Amino acid sequence: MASEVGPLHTVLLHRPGTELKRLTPRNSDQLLFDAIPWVDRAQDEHDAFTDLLRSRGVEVLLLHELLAEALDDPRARAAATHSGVDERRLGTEIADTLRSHLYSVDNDTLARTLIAGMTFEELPAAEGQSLVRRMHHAHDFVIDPLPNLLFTRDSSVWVGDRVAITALAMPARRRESALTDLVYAYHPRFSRTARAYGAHSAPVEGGDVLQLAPGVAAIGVGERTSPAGAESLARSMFADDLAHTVLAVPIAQTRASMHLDTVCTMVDRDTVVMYPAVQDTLTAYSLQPAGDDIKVSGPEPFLESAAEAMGIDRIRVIDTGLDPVTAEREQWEDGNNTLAVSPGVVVAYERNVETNARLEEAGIEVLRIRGSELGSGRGGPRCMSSPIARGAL
Ligand SMILES: NC(=O)NCCC[C@H](N)C(=O)O
Repeated sequence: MASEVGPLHTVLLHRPGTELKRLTPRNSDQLLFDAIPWVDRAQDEHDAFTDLLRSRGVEVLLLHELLAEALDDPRARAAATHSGVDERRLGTEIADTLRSHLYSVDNDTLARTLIAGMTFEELPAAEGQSLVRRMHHAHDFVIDPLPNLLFTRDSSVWVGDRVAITALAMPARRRESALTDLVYAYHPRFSRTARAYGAHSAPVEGGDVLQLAPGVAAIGVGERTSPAGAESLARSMFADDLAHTVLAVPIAQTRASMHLDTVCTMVDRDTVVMYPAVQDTLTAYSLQPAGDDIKVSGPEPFLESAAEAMGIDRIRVIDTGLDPVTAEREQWEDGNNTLAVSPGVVVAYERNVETNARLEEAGIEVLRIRGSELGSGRGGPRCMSSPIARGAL
């Protein structure tokens, strides 16, 4: 993948399932949702998103299906089971019961269980007494659910012809990359896929990584991606010859701007839609390879550094011209989180009426999707998609 806007050929999505039904007012903060989604409607909205992409000629791969297929490999089953059993929390006996249960189910059920999670009440009883079972509530989790797997963007990122499996910052999301890793390690379709980023553990989330142009990436550094994560990814991209410039972009460490793609996404070769409140203040450190080391310069204004690295005069910023309150509302509802299917054609949530109108006035084609339920996890079309292949620009 060398750009954000080249014709989208293949994308990885996750159709939300039972994991969303696990959300309650008591656990939603910890599970990073701002409301309790109406699950059937969220699935309808997601199906419409999938249909729209397919109608535009995009090959849509579904993570749950790939995971179930990858589990045909016994090594994948062993790794999957290992990733789902937290012996520290469960103790040896319940961990053994859970392991035996996971080994006994078919691939599809195993994939669903690892995603949807499991409660004590759902774990089949085993012989003997268990204090752990007695003292836990029947609805406590034996395996935590992964409602944020919906946001496939964050756990894997393609850079050039390589995939990087990221290290997610929030405890509620860490297991997501174990599942994505299994797909890329064991699904026959990806058996020849090379890795970027290696086994680094410093946090990087895909929502922070923007491929501005061939050889040029921007990495947001804030609530989710740390300076160490950004530097490690940059060094790995230089070592594999995937970039000549990486811009590390500080963003506010708040939920509203958890990733760079919540305030800025590319809608055309040289054009971004950006939250007006950050337009004049966003800066970037510029990283370049220097022999075996790196050269760090800046910070300089982000838009200027990006244009220079991309070899263009300037980046066109779509002037949403919104009053601060509307801009803040639409940014919170992922108005700036668009997914390009080709240069100048983007998918966006329909609810961000004003931002979408400005995009159209600027000549961008906006493909609207409903997202009232999907958006309750605070992510838009870009967050919900991990592009695997795009055509050249
Ligand atoms: N790229 C993105 O901005 N992803 C959105 C992730 C939302 C999820 N509820 C989270 O808090 O991590």
